[in-house]
Amino acid sequence: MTPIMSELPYPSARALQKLLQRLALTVDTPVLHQACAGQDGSLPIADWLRQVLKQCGQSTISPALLQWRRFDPRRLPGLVYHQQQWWLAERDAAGQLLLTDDTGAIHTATDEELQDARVLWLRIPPPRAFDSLPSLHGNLAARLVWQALFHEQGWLGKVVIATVLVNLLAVATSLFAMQVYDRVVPTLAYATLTTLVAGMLLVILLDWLLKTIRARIIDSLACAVDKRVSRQVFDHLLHIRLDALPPSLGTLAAQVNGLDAVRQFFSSGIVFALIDLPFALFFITMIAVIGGKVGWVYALLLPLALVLGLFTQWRLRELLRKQLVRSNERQGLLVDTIRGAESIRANHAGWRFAEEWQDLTDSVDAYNIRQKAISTFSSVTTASLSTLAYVGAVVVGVWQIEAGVLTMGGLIACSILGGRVIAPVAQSVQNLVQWQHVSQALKMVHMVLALPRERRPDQHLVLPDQPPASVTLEQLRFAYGDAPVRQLDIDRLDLRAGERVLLVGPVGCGKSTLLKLLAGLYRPGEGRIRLDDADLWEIDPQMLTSFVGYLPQSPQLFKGTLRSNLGLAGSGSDSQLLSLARQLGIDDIAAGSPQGLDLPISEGGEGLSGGQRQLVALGRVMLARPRIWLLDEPTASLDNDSEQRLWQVLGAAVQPEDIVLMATHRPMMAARLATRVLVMQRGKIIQDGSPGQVLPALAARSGVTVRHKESIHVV
Ligand SMILES: Nc1ncnc2c1ncn2[C@@H]1O[C@H](COP(=O)(O)OP(=O)(O)OP(=O)(O)O)[C@@H](O)[C@H]1O
Repeated sequence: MTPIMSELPYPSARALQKLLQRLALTVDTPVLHQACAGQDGSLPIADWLRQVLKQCGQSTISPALLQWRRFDPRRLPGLVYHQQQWWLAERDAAGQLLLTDDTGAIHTATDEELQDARVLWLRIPPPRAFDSLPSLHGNLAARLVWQALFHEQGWLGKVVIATVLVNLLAVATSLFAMQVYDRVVPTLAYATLTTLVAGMLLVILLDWLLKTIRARIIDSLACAVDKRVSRQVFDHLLHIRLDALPPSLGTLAAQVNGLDAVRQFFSSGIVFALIDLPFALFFITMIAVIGGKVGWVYALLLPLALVLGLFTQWRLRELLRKQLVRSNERQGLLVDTIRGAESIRANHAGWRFAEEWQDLTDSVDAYNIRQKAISTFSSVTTASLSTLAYVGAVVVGVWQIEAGVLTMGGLIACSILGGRVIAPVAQSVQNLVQWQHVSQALKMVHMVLALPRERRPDQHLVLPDQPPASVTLEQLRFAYGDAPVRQLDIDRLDLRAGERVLLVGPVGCGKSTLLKLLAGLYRPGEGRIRLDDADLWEIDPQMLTSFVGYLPQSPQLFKGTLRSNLGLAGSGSDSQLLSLARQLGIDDIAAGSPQGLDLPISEGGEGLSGGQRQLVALGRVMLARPRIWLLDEPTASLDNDSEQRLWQVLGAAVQPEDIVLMATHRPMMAARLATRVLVMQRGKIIQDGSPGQVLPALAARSGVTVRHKESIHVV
């Protein structure tokens, strides 16, 4: 192994103390100073710091030294070595990068300035929160929402108090009506009326205030929950094991979009209706107190509405689930159709897609009509029941008046209070429909959250101090999904520092799959991949990406500019970008546009040719300066001149100790760079040797006459 960063001095105890303070880790200051002073000066920085932290009682923290250009800035704070000294690096609330030196002086910096800096970062074991609950029992999405709700402090008490007060104030309105009818109207007591009206004005004002405050609290809660939940779901999406992704990505996107239903649920008035529902019982009690038997009429309404609600829920559940599945499929088809528009038109296959679309739309509509019919039946029935209850209450009220236990004002007060029972009950059917939407959406999001992550959240990850000098594959077996055949079956393969390996073999033999496994994108079903002594899947993904550079066979460009696509991970100063663009010939693309490197790129890289996209993607890998280069058909879309230039540029960019593995169907020019050739067939390595041994034999087997090395073209 080559020590890469041993030339850096150790950070001072003060700088370390500041970092630990920012991370809310408490250590004893004299112990820290003593530990810093007493350590062996020959240790690599990360080892030195590990020893220091151990002496301070923080043995679970793992330090790592990384290059800034491969560092995920969300992991700040950290210590940065820049301009010959250590700084505490952190971001302020506005996202500005702040560097603090030992004296406490604060400077601002940009990512670009720190391109060549090193960052010393402390990995703290993850807390045992949601992430550390790998159990898949229950609905993960619901659990996430629930936890997000209660992560926000103090709202519940305020909402409950506001709700209780709002409902108590509603009683005041009915009492006002009772007093007016019983006392003011018979005697025309205007003084009493004035007092009552003044009281009512106060009540109205209070009611308005409480409702506004309650709505604000719920709105900001909905916002916070949405932010937290969608961030966690998106984060999960970014870390799902790629080999576990479902085949239809459009459907997956639609499943994630189900979060919208959850947000709408919180931001609509349903939450208030739900909060108000228990108060129906309180109002029935009040009616019973004022109107005696009138209370029974409303008490009967509740169980009837409950039965109706349960019936609606039962009928809707399955229907909505099927509807959602079909509508997600429709969304998937839409995405596929737009993405594959060229192929669809070129093959005149539009009719096939149109038919499928129509089928899906028909079934979504059919479910929709049935769902509407059920909910309309329920809401109309509840409305009729409510009117019936009102009529019943008036009739019973008349008997009560006749019996002398109720006054006219009391009856009016009862009917006002009855309205407070009926409104939430009538509303509840609509709410149940909404709730079914939300619960189905949560199930869909749960399916996404249940997909396995590339690393377990509570996994203890290795942070190697130095880039690997070897890659070893042992008993490696891999199959896609439930495929009965293995796409990879390699007993052993060793790649050593300095090797330039060509990977050749027929179409579908497993070259890309092998590169993806080595890049840590797919996880082997059996066996291990080791970088030096560490298992690839035990290494912190950020460290892994700083060691391994991978160029996919079909590189993806994203909406933005040529510059943002080149420096996808934020790596690379302007001068580095320009020099790289010049070397690769990307500057020709920029030169053709007045915007230069700011040339806009549309979604999916539209606006660039296939070869240009490949060059830009290779530029990304070169900017990252990895130790292990995994290149999948880097020249597949290039003409001869561009290919020749690319191999030259690559030859110059690769460091002597780097390991390069290139899959190609055109080994002729790549052979100049290569020191070793691996031939694959049906997932196995069937030949392994120097280019001089393997390529001529391969060319002879495939019926190509070899005159010059350049004429070898393996098919
Ligand atoms: N996402 C996938 N799901 C299922 N099977 C797959 C998937 N990707 C590839 N395969 C199968 O795995 C096998 C190896 O594919 P791979 O892409 O690794 O081949 P390759 O050697 O790179 O081919 P090519 O030279 O065409 O790029 C093929 O049989 C292919 O059908």
